[in-house]
Amino acid sequence: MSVGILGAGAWGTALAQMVASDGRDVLIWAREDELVEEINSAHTNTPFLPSAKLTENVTATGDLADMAQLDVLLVVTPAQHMGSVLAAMPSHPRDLVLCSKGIEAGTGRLMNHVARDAAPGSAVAVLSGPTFAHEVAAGLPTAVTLACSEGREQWERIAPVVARPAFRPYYSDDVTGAEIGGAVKNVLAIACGVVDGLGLGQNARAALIARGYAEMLRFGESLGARAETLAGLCGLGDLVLTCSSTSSRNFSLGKALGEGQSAQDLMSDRRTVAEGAHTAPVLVELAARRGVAMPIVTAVYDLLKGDDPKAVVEDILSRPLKAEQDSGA
Ligand SMILES: NC(=O)C1=CN([C@@H]2O[C@H](COP(=O)(O)OP(=O)(O)OC[C@H]3O[C@@H](n4cnc5c(N)ncnc54)[C@H](O)[C@@H]3O)[C@@H](O)[C@H]2O)C=CC1
Ligand SMILES: O=C(CO)COP(=O)(O)O
Repeated sequence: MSVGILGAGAWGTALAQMVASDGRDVLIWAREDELVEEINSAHTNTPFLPSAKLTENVTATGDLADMAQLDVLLVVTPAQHMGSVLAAMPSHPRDLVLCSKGIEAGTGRLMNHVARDAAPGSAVAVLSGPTFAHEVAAGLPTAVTLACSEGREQWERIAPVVARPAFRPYYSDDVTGAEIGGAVKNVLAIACGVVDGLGLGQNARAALIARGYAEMLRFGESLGARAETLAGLCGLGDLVLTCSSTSSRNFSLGKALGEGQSAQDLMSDRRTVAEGAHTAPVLVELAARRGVAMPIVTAVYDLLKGDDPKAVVEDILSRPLKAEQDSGA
């Protein structure tokens, strides 16, 4: 099975290194010509994953036509660019494994819908879980959900492509659940960063993780995701990881907001992606349309619009008391 990676950011590069660790050749598509050159000559990716030294069986191309001929393509562009990059390919591999975490602004489409629309002949799977890129590139033990829209038969084809001694995929057929977990936790990680930046303490952070998880469940279930999926690696697992560490770009963005930096300054000139900032507005819109209460996600949206963090926290804390399992705001 020939394997390629679409996108040479931190995550695409780490996945390339992980897949190549059994000696197979991996082709990675980079958008930047100078990065294609750097990967092929120095076997490094200094802009996006400076800690990694790639093996020589990872090679790069800037030509999307080279990716069309492969058997399996791991799609790792930022969520907002997945549709345009897939649409620019002349044709598509049989299997697309979606590794980006987000919801498309404007259309409200989940990534699996974006991919199915752009590549109707391909089988789509979602790989998601608690996976900081630098740890995967370093070969540290990691486990993920691999949700296959075409069930066990597809799993038999693609699990061997990504399973390694230190990288353990778990089977699921709940593609929607696998996607919702990753998209929503990015927004919640911004909220946890804000709590950290404001110095509100670890009790508040734990409360936010638990109440944020309740929002993830409500929203996911409204779209047909299964609760058990969201309780797994791609939901709760990833939520705990990203809400606990400044290794998360989303958490770090929130922390800087909590410390008083302006959202506009933080978002302008960013080279790396903090997906939660792009997901928050579209998530607020989708939740409102479905009548799902998401007060924490809405608070993050307000902060990103420029509202004062202390005032936003005051609003959240002054809501009426209610039963813990009550699904309203
Ligand atoms: N970094 C990580 O630890 C993990 C990231 N992810 C997800 O992987 C996806 C990619 O993130 P990273 O690899 O971390 O990115 P990154 O932040 O390291 O790099 C930014 C990427 O965006 C690309 N880019 C910028 N403008 C673009 C455009 N107009 N069209 C296409 N591509 C463009 C750049 O070429 C670069 O590959 C995101 O959805 C992220 O949530 C998922 C798991 C772990
Ligand atoms: O998704 C991730 C870990 O699972 C990476 O999180 P950040 O995008 O916040 O860095």
